Amino acid sequence: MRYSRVFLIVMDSVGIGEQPDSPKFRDEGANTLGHIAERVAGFSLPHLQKLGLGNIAPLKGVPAVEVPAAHYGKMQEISMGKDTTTGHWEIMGLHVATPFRTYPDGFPAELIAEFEQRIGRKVLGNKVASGTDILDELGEEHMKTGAVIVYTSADSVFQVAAHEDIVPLEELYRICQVARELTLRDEFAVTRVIARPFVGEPGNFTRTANRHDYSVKPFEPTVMNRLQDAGLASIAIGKISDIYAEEGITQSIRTKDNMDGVDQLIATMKQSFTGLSFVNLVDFDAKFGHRRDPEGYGQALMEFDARIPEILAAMQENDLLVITADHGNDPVHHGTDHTREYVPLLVYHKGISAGENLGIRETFADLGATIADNFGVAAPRIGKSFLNHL
Ligand SMILES: O=P(O)(O)O[C@H]1O[C@H](CO)[C@@H](O)[C@H]1O
Ligand SMILES: [Mn+2]
Ligand SMILES: [Mn+2]
Repeated sequence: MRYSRVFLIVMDSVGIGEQPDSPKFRDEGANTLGHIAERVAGFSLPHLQKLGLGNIAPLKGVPAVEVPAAHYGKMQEISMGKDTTTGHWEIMGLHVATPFRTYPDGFPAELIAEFEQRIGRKVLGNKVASGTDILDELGEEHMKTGAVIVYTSADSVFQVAAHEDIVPLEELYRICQVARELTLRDEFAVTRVIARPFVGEPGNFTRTANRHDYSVKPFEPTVMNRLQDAGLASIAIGKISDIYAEEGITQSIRTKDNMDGVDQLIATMKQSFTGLSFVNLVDFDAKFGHRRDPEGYGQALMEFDARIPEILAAMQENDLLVITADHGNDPVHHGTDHTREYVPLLVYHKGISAGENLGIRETFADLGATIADNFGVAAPRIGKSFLNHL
């Protein structure tokens, strides 16, 4: 074992430019980081810059440095999807070759009818929508009638929105469990059911941190299962345990927002364990990427960047820190969905004199393969370890 602890940060949706296959996803020219850097006045990420972020791709305000403090590169997604689940599963060694089923025209009437009957409430919406737009459209009617709002997106998601005062949280979670059960059937297959509670008044609704995701289980063991089986820690922070449906996780820590995610990560750095601590910072995606808010996205990146020194200071001799992402979500791109992009890769440990270029990794799974290699557990089916470069 070269490193006794690996700290993995997924900056949700922080892509770094189009892949050769981006046009297939209607994402020609997408560049989450690149476009934010161009659009946001005074944009700079001094700490990520020192690690070598600007050496991966040209970024306005984040120039390349002569001697990067971390190893750097970018990773390509090979799976047939650009959603969170696909990206995270590929990172941990799974190749999602068949795209998850999506519902561009809403869910089948039979599914909705059975769902309504089981939950004892009617459904509003049942279409592709942005989660905030649909509250503006149907939130008031939901409050008047008690019918729940069901919507989907370009992803394989069955999302149920309800006001916390109209449908108590416990009931919403029960409703989502019904949806989960129904959508495990092949004919209605959905990767994730998501509870989307909100509060506020018509015209002024806000979603709360009580979101809850119910994912299907990964279709084969991930590197995290291997770690767990080997008696190593696999600590999940934020949405991680939802994304892997609690599989291969030894401890799960929920978070409220990005900064809480960083706090919880640093708290695990102060614990004594051997294995993985894995955090997802979802605000980049949920609060800014899908909302097509480059300014807010840029500020969130700068806020994260400002925490890097604290993270580095909490690192011990045998720790490895990896910063990456799961897909893009270019806030100046058409629509409100994710974008097919490379993701940045920064790998830091103490004692690096000059960061090495890890190149363009052929799959996100190179990271999972590296983690498996480091801990001496079975390698995933795909992915090449870059441990020998670290
Ligand atoms: O528009 P909102 O509700 O944020 O939804 C987004 O969040 C979902 C889950 O990440 C994505 O599939 C997309 O639909
Ligand atoms: Mn994501
Ligand atoms: Mn998203």
